[in-house]
Amino acid sequence: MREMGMQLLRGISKSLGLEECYIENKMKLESGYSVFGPNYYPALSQSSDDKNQIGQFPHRDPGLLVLLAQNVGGGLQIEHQKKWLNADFPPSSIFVIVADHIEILTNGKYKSLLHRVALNSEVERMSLPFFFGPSLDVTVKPEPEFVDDHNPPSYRQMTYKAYLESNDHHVIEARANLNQIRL
Ligand SMILES: O=C(O)CCC(=O)C(=O)O
Ligand SMILES: [Fe+2]
Repeated sequence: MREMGMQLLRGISKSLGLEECYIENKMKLESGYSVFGPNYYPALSQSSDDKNQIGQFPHRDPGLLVLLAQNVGGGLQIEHQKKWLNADFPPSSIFVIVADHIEILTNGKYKSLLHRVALNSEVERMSLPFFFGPSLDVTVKPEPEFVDDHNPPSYRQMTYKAYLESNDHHVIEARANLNQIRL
């Protein structure tokens, strides 16, 4: 998973006209903080009669990329042009989500993907996201390559650790909110 994330970040660096190792160097990925955060969603028929049940409310994920595997297809929805689209990817594949810290470091050039999970399946579903993030001590901010007179910084700087801890109970978790640091 780590190697896949690293290759994708090299591609993203190149797509921005930067050297291949740009993101991995800035984010100190040799000591990057990455975690698996497994999810279990019951089948609709087992839970209640409500046909619009939510597995996860709309959110964005912290970190650079999330590499998502699942045991059955159906459930993940992504926002595109103000509409919710089903992300129907087969269990044999990995779905890649661009996360908050790519948006912060590129000053909004890449956008963190808004997504949610619906319980729309007849069968239970498990998903396994791999949250691929910077080193905890890295201060992530819009980098100079993405800031100029027409594009002032859109986000406050913060260490990745502080970002993950910015919740009610001040412990590291993957539920931080990009809106808290928008300028
Ligand atoms: O279960 C899914 O398809 C997505 C999970 C997710 O968005 C998350 O755990 O942050
Ligand atoms: Fe997520």
